[in-house]
Amino acid sequence: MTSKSLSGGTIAALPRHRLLGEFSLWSADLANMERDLHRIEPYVDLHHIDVADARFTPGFLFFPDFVARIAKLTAKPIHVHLMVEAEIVEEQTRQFIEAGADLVSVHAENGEAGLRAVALAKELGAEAGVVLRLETPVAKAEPFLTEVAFFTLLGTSIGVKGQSLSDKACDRLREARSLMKRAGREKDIVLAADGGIREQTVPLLRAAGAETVVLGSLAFGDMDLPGRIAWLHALEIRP
Ligand SMILES: O=C(CO)[C@@H](O)[C@H](O)COP(=O)(O)O
Repeated sequence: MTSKSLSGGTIAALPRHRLLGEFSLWSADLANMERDLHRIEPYVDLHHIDVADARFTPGFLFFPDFVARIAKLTAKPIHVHLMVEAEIVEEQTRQFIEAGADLVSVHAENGEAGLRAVALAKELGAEAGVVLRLETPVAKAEPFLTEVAFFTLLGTSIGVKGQSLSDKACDRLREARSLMKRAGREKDIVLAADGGIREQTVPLLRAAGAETVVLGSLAFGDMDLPGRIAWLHALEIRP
């Protein structure tokens, strides 16, 4: 596989006329990561790498060396989702960008430290995003919206895979889109849905305004990956 070369404008270069597929490497076969990366490479719009500190989240996930290795094996952009406490979010942002992340998303719940991490990501030549836990009011993301290129809403409890989508998820996406509009950033920010991504939920999330979905078992568990991605790309564009 080719080595990737980093360049700015990663998010602006993503197609906006169809739903994007962001592949969560947590859901790959961890014992066969290189094989899985090779299999998904043609279909990936973004790689999604979860980072969890076992304090902000129930569990512990991934680290900079992992990102550095993945960056050598793919030409596709790497999105790191930092699910960590405020006191380490800036340092973690630096470490993951140095390792090869193109886009780092921090939690709005990190407050001022999260805003400083966003500024740092941009200073270091990467792009920045904001994420909300399912239970956090959507308005909490407002101070980030002038600064970020990506806005992710969790549709399940944080840091646990295999869950069903919350009933609140679609309304929250609609609210997020109105906030983006109010901030004058609707066209500049990609709106993402993470968690509970299933065959029956993707069309609902799409209709509610999601422009990308974080694919876990829906992609890695599908024997017909080209067919699954063709299905994803053919879904109606948001009205
Ligand atoms: O963080 C998450 C879910 O919250 C994703 O990154 C997981 O990878 C999703 O896995 P599935 O539940 O879709 O299998």
